[in-house]
Amino acid sequence: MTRVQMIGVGKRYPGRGKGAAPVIAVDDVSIDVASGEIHAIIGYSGAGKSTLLRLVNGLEQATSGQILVGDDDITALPEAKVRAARGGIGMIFQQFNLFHSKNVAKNVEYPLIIAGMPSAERKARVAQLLEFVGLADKATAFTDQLSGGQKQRVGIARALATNPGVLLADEATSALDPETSQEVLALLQQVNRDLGITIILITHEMEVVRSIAHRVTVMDGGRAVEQGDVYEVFSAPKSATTKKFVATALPTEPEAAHLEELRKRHRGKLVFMTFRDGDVDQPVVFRTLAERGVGVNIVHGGIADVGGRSFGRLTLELIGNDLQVEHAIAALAQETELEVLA
Ligand SMILES: Nc1ncnc2c1ncn2[C@@H]1O[C@H](COP(=O)(O)OP(=O)(O)OP(=O)(O)O)[C@@H](O)[C@H]1O
Repeated sequence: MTRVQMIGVGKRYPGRGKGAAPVIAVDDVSIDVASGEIHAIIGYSGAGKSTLLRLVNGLEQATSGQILVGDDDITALPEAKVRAARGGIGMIFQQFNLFHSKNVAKNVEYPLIIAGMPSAERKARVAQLLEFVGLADKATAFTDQLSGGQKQRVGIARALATNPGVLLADEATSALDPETSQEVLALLQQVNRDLGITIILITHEMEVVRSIAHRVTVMDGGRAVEQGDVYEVFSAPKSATTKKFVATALPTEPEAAHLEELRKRHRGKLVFMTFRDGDVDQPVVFRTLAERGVGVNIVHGGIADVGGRSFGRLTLELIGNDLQVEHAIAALAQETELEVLA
């Protein structure tokens, strides 16, 4: 169990070319990752995610701020000690970074050889790791005989070999199809739950964050623009970047052009509602409508799982006479936030 604290971390690269301004890749980022947490860092290309991850595992030096991995201050340790500290940090990559000339078992064994583990112990540990990731029958296969998902499983087994307290995942599922991605994410969840390993994952995919992260940091232009519990952040996004991510994976309010289309097909009054877990009670909403003799059509939106809780955005068509509909809207407004779509 390892806590990772990034405190006011910055990374500036010298500008490329004569007189070029320096590039501020990471700008005053603070993230406190609790031990045992899955923390996602999401952002578009160039947001500074990979740089931040390289600072955490000490592959690059921060230009400001402090990074603590457990008790190790990565930003203050001399190089030799950083290398030792890296033994407690596992890492997996988008392109898997396996040795093509070694078979699966040898790939997983490699970090154990570096760590100086005796041969018999190594063999037992490799067998145990391959069992854990579901590849016991692939020990002697070469990596080019494996599917993408299997390759990432080997990557995970190798990253876990030295019993790290924290696992860094750099776009670990971005090269995989959606179904395989979900399998690998489920394995990461198992790593977190069964082994108590803290996971920091960087991604540009909402799907990844939505399905396994506990907390999230949204990065843009090197800065952390929004942060918190996954459900809280995505059910009420504040920054423009977070709103854009939400729109890629969660139900939304219909856009103006779509709304016009909906109006042509639906003559009743259109209202928009957000359902947050534990906030608005769906049965109450539908009962309120039924009691007032108002019929309802769900015309847009839906319910999604975010961090294991449900979140919905629904556009409803209310059908009834004007007075009934008006009374129903007034009653609903007592219960929840509701917007009549003009
Ligand atoms: N070694 C370097 N020298 C100069 N600039 C760099 C270097 N590494 C990264 N940068 C710049 O820092 C910024 C952040 O890059 P970074 O790769 O961390 O972003 P990212 O969010 O991980 O994006 P991607 O997913 O595309 O890798 C970019 O503007 C990039 O061009």
